[in-house]
Amino acid sequence: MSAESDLIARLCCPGRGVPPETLTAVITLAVEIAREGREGRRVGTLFAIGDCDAVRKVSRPLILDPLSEHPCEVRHISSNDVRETIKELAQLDGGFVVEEGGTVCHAARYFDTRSAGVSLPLGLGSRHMAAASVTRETSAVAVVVSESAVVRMFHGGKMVNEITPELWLLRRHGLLKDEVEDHTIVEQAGGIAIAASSDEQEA
Ligand SMILES: Nc1ncnc2c1ncn2[C@@H]1O[C@H](COP(=O)(O)OP(=O)(O)OP(=O)(O)O)[C@@H](O)[C@H]1O
Repeated sequence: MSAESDLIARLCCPGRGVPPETLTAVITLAVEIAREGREGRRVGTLFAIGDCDAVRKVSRPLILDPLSEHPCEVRHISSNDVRETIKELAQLDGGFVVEEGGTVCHAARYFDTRSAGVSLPLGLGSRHMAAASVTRETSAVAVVVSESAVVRMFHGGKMVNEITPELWLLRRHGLLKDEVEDHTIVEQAGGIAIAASSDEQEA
């Protein structure tokens, strides 16, 4: 198992609420946004996945929500129409709230940010601080697309992974052997504070 699939398995272990399929779908979309941008511009955004009721309490809409009035069945992240819509909406300020099952609930959402108790590498800005904060205040996992085309994952108020989009895609297409590790991923995975104990994983 690669360090990255190992991390996803640990973040998604029973009791944490975010199935690996949903997290993988969000990361894949995040990687596409990081690589493609939109209309010739780099685009950054933020996804908060899981624990939606709690996430709603620590966030607010920045505009009338373009997703909320649509039925759940047409808002699933596996739909190409939804993925293209998200790529378009990612140009707006704010981020997305994604329910555990993969339904995208809200777009253009501002996340209340508290710096107390979060751990963030120096040099990252307010989008990353918001991701760290929402994962400290709730049990959501956050995925950030940086305008610098890096994808970062947060949980428990900490950054837990940094994904280089090209390496992620090579792995997904089987063009990179698992033993060829992304060093950042290995370092971050080794240091994550939320790693489940083997007891928890077996539960
Ligand atoms: N609390 C927040 N909730 C949701 N979105 C936010 C929040 N704070 C900032 N953002 C979004 O992040 C954008 C970029 O902010 P900033 O440059 O400070 O973040 P950053 O972490 O450096 O991200 P990037 O690496 O993409 O530049 C803002 O224009 C806004 O759209």
